[in-house]
Amino acid sequence: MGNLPGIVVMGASGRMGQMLVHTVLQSDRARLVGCVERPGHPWVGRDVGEAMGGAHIGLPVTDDAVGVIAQAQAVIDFTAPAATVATATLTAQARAVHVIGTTGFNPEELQKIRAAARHAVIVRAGNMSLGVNLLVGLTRKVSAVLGPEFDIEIVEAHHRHKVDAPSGTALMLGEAAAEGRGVHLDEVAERGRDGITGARDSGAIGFSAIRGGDVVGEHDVIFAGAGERLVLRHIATDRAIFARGALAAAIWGQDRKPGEYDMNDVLGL
Ligand SMILES: NC(=O)C1=CN([C@@H]2O[C@H](COP(=O)(O)OP(=O)(O)OC[C@H]3O[C@@H](n4cnc5c(N)ncnc54)[C@H](O)[C@@H]3O)[C@@H](O)[C@H]2O)C=CC1
Ligand SMILES: O=C(O)C1=N[C@H](C(=O)O)C[C@H](O)C1
Repeated sequence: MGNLPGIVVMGASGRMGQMLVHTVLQSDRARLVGCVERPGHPWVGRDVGEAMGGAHIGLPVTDDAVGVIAQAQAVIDFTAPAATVATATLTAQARAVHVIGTTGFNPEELQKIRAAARHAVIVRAGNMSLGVNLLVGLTRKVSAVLGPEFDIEIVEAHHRHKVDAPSGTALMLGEAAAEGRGVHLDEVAERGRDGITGARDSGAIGFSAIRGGDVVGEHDVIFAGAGERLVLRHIATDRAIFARGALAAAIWGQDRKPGEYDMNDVLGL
């Protein structure tokens, strides 16, 4: 038991945090050594099992990230961009694997994560599920085969609490579509259409975001041509798919060389 990698879950009270706590507790390949919440959060100081509405497990939620990360082999982090950037510095100092599921980073934040990856293993992906990572490869392939006479549109739907758009997954799919065409996404992305937008640019990759209710996560990549339309779709119905992927990444990352990896590396895609 002592040889199993010790995992810290950041943002333990969150939608993903709670799913991660369950997933690590149920695993026979890892042990839960810490649960972190932001200072002032009502869960801080409470037993995590009880806070989640279950039995006492003897592990209090803490806001002392430094203290618990020092005892961990991996940190799984589905929180918010600023929090994740701060955690990247701590995991780099502790030489722990940092699995980052957080989305919505700006370029400066991504640069800081890249810098931290010089000292520790970071696995970062906007979507940790097997299905979406397969879909990314399919999107790249279809985009490479179909010419610019097929318009690419990415439509995503998420629950009402999601704060970033387009989703991290939509951006992964957009990047794959752009790679397939040999262009940079930044140069062709069309986001947030409203009003008299003018006709669609040939070669554009469009994004639309739907927010509502409790949708876990749905993504369509539409290739719309004259007289036919191809739609690649992933529907997530259970957040467990993301948590399983994240735990697999934490275990995979043990004893790897420092660097920034993604789920293609973990899944061998
Ligand atoms: N890559 C993937 O497969 C997936 C990524 N996500 C991403 O994960 C992130 C979180 O999503 P949800 O769980 O739905 O959000 P949430 O809002 O339910 O949970 C976030 C948690 O992080 C905590 N937090 C914020 N700052 C913190 C800090 N400094 N230290 C410790 N905890 C802190 C919050 O208190 C909250 O409990 C989002 O960016 C979302 O897009 C979500 C699902 C799958
Ligand atoms: O916030 C979410 O919930 C999700 N976020 C990720 C994203 O931004 O793509 C992954 C998944 O779709 C759920």
